[in-house]
Amino acid sequence: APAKERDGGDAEEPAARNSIAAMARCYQGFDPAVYLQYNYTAPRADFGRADSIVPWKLACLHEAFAEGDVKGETLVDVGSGPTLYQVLSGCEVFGRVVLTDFLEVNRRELRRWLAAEEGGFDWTPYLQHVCRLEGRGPSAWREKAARLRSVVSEVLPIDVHRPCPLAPGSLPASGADCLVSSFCLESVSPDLGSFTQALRHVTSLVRPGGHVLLIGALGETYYMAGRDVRVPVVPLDEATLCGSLKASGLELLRLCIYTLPADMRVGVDDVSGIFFIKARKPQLGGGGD
Ligand SMILES: C[S@@+](CC[C@H](N)C(=O)[O-])C[C@H]1O[C@@H](n2cnc3c(N)ncnc32)[C@H](O)[C@@H]1O
Ligand SMILES: O=[N+]([O-])c1ccc2c(c1)CN[C@@H](CO)C2
Repeated sequence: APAKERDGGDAEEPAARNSIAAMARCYQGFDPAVYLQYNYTAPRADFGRADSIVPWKLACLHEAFAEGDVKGETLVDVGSGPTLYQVLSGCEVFGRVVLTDFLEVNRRELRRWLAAEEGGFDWTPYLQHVCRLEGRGPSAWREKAARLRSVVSEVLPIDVHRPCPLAPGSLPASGADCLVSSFCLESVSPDLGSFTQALRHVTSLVRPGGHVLLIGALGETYYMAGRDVRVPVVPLDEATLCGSLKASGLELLRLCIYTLPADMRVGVDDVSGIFFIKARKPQLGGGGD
C-alpha cells in the first residue's frame, strides 16, 4: 500500500528508520504557497534575466528532450511537489505523464491546476517561456496547457525511501520510459547513504534503456518549506553526486551546473549551485539502446 505521510520508509536499521521518520514529520509543515513564492517567483523565476535559475532549468530540460533520444510512452515525475515546470517539455514527447508526491497538500495543488480551478499558481509565464524555446509563438501556451492536462494520467502518492516507491501497478511492468525528479532526493533524505538508497529505489521505476533527468541542489544544508518550516538537506557536491549515480547503476550522459549569483541567494535556503543530470539506465546485459 502507498506510504502514509508519517512513514519511516522501509529502512533496515532502526536509526535510519527514525531519521527518515523525522524527515517525514518535518514535511508535515510544508506549505505549497510559501514554497512556490520563495522559489518560483522573481528573482529566481525572472524570464527577463538570462541568469535567472528557472529559465536555466527549463533550457536544460528542453535540450534534454530536443536531442530526440528520450522517447516512449510513460514519463514519471518523482516528488513533483506543487510544481509543473519540470514536465512542460516532456509532456510533448510522452502520451502518459504520472505526477507523484509524498504529501496530499501538494497532490491537491497539482489537481487544482489540472482541473483548471481558480486560485492555483499561475503557470502561464512558464508555459509561454517553454513555447518560445520550442520555436512556437507564446500564444501556443494554451495548446501546451491543454496538452499537459490531456497527458497527465495520475497524481499518485510516493515514498522514495521504500524499495517500491509507488503502489504496485502504478507504472507499466517494464517500468517508465523516462523519470524526471527535481529537488527531491537530497531534500528528503537525512544523509548521503539514504540519498543513494533513494536513488536506487527510484531507478527501479525505469525500464532498462530508459532515461533519468535529475535537477537538484548543490551545497545546500537546509531550505525553508514554510514561513517557519526549516527542512534539512543533504549537502551534495559534484563528486558525491557522481558517486551516488554510479552506485545506483545509472550511466551519466550529461552534467550541467549553475552557480547562483549573489542576488539569487534570497535567504530561503543556503543552496550554492544547481545541477542538471541526464542519465540512462543500462539495457539488461549492458547493450546499447
Ligand atoms: C523541495 S520539494 C521539490 C518540489 C518540486 N519537484 C520542485 O522542483 O520544486 C521536495 C518534495 O519532495 C516531497 N517529499 C517529501 N518526502 C518525500 C518522500 N519520502 N518521497 C518522495 N517525495 C517526498 C515533498 O512533499 C516535496 O514536494
Ligand atoms: O532556484 N530555484 O529554482 C529553486 C527551486 C527549488 C528549490 C531550490 C531552488 C533550492 N532549495 C530546494 C529544496 O532543497 C528547492
